[in-house]
Amino acid sequence: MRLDYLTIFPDYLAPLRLSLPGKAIESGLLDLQVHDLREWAHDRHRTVDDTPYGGGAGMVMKPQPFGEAFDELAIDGATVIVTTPSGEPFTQALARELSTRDRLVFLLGRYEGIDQRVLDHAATRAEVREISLGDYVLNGGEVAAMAITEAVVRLLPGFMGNAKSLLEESHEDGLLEYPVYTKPASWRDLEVPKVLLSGDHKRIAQWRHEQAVVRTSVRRPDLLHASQATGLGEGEKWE
Ligand SMILES: Nc1cc(-c2ccc3ccn(Cc4ccc(CN5CCCCC5)cc4)c3c2)n[nH]1
Repeated sequence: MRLDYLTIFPDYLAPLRLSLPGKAIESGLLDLQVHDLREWAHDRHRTVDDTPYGGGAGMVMKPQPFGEAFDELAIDGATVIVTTPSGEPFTQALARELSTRDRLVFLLGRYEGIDQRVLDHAATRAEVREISLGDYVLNGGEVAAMAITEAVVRLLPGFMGNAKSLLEESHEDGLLEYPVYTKPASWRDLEVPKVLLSGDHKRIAQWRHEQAVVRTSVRRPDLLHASQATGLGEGEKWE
C-alpha cells in the first residue's frame, strides 16, 4: 500500500516512521510519502491560504497548490482521504474498508479548512472520503490522519505479528474488549479471576464474552445488539 500525505507540517507525520508502520516501510510492504504542500505554492511567501469568500473568521486553504500537487503526484484512481470534523465517522469497519485500497492520499487541512473545489475536483479523478475522527475540533488534519493510518495499516496482511488478536479485538465482533490479566496471580491482594487459571478454554471463552457484553452494555449500549447479548456470538457483525 502506498500512502501520500499533503500537509504544511510534514514533520508532524515523522512519528509514522516509528514502530508498526516503520517495520512495514523497511519491508517494502508500505510506501509512505509525506509532501510539503508549500512545494506547490510559487509566490514569494509560498502562500497556501487566503481570506474566506463570504466573510467569516480565519483563513481558507487555496485550491491551486492542491491542484498542482494532484497533477504531479498523479492521484488518479487513488482513494483521497480528507480529515474534517464534518466527515463520516471513522470506525473499525471503515478502517477495514480502507485497508483494501492500493493507495491512500491524505489531504491535511489547517486554518478553517480547504476550499471545497479541491474536493470537488479530486472527486472527478479519485474516490474521495471525508472522514471525522470524532465529534471534537482539532487544529488540523494531521492527528486524525495518523490515527486513521495506524488503524488501517495494522489490518494489512502480514503487518500484525499475531493475526488472531485482530479477530478478538474491540469492535471486530461489535463488542468492547474483555479485561486481560498476566502474572503474578496475586498482586497487592488483587486476584486474577479463577476461571482464567482453570485451563477450561470453553469456560474461559464464555467468561470473556460475558465480560465483553457487560462492559459494552455499561459503556457503549449503542453498540449492543440483542444478538450479541446471548451465548458466544458466532462472529455476528453489528454494522
Ligand atoms: N475529527 C476532527 C477532524 C478535525 C479537523 C480536520 C482538519 C482540519 C482543518 C482545519 N481544522 C480546524 C478547524 C476545522 C473546522 C472549524 C470550524 N469552521 C467553522 C466555520 C466554517 C469553516 C469551519 C474550525 C477549525 C481541522 C480540523 N477536527 N476534528
